[in-house]
Amino acid sequence: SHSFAKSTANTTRRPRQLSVDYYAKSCPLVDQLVGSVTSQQFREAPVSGPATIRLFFHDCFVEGCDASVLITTRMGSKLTEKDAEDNKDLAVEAFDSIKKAKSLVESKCPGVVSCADILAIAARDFVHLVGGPYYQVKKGRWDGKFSIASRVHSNLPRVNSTVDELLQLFKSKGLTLEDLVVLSGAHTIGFAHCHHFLNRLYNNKGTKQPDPNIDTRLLKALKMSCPQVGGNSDIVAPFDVTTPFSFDSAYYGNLEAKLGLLASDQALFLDPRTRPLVQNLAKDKQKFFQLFAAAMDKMGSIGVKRGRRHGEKRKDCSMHMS
Ligand code: HEM
Ligand SMILES: [Ca+2]
Ligand SMILES: [Ca+2]
Repeated sequence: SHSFAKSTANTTRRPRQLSVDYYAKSCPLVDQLVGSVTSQQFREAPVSGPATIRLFFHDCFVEGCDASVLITTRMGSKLTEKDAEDNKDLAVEAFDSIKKAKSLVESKCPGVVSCADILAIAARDFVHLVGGPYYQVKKGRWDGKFSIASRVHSNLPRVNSTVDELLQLFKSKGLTLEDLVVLSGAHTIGFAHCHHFLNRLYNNKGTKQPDPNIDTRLLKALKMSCPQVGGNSDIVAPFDVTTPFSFDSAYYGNLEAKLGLLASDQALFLDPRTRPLVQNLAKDKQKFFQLFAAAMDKMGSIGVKRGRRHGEKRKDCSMHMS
């Protein structure tokens, strides 16, 4: 019957189980250990917050949440994910945070906690440190044995992806339309380099005109920071022009006012399928926080590996074992 078919599909596709108390016996203080590093790192280098949240997203979307994004290319070997074009802007502070957390955890519980779990915990800590929700992180991920630069591009969204393409990509990861809108809310903090939105300012879709869906004052300001040619490639603009350093629902209100930075942000308001949710989240921060916590949990269980057949437990997060 229909319901039978549905339930078997569910059992075969159920992600390997993670649990909040996975390290209860082997490393009961893992959350506190990571927490002491993330809070110090946040005081010393606040950019670690947005950078680590983005690092977690880029890990989970490519080969699942398995710390594949942390592997560095060895001399004479093929490029790893970290060196793929789409990962060039991942800030070094994010990698530093994980490295420091891993070394503290290794000193107390050697060989026990995966880099993938440390990244998931650190991302949660930073969401909370920047003013977002606190939620329990389920653990039990193993680290991946592969990290291949050429696997990155097709598994990440592009700044000019259509809503259809975004929905399709998210669906391929087991995520819904709601997850797409809610997780994009991470852009309530952080910054983007000019090249990601330059076309919107000067030559939208080959028209030689700016994107009509940018507020004129924002357009003017962005053009000042980001000249069409010869600009400084280090210049960045805030995703959320109102509160770039705090985790709130201003991102969604901005979209209603044509203040989105990337085409993919603004598209969530322009598309009639996603607009109602944008409007709801704009006026309900509690709802945003609740849905964001749930969506991070869901994203954190993409492609999870368990056991030696498919995974490893690294000592140094940047190097495979053996
Ligand atoms: C939906 C499609 C998405 C696209 C096209 C996209 C694209 C981008 C781009 C181009 C940047 C700027 C990088 C730079 O110039 O340094 C960025 C930054 C960022 N992204 Fe996304 N992103 C998406 C979804 C997400 C999701 C789902 C998350 C996390 C849940 C996320 C978290 C972040 C954060 C926190 C930053 C700021 C990083 C920083 O300031 O260091 N993004 N994103
Ligand atoms: Ca990965
Ligand atoms: Ca904000």
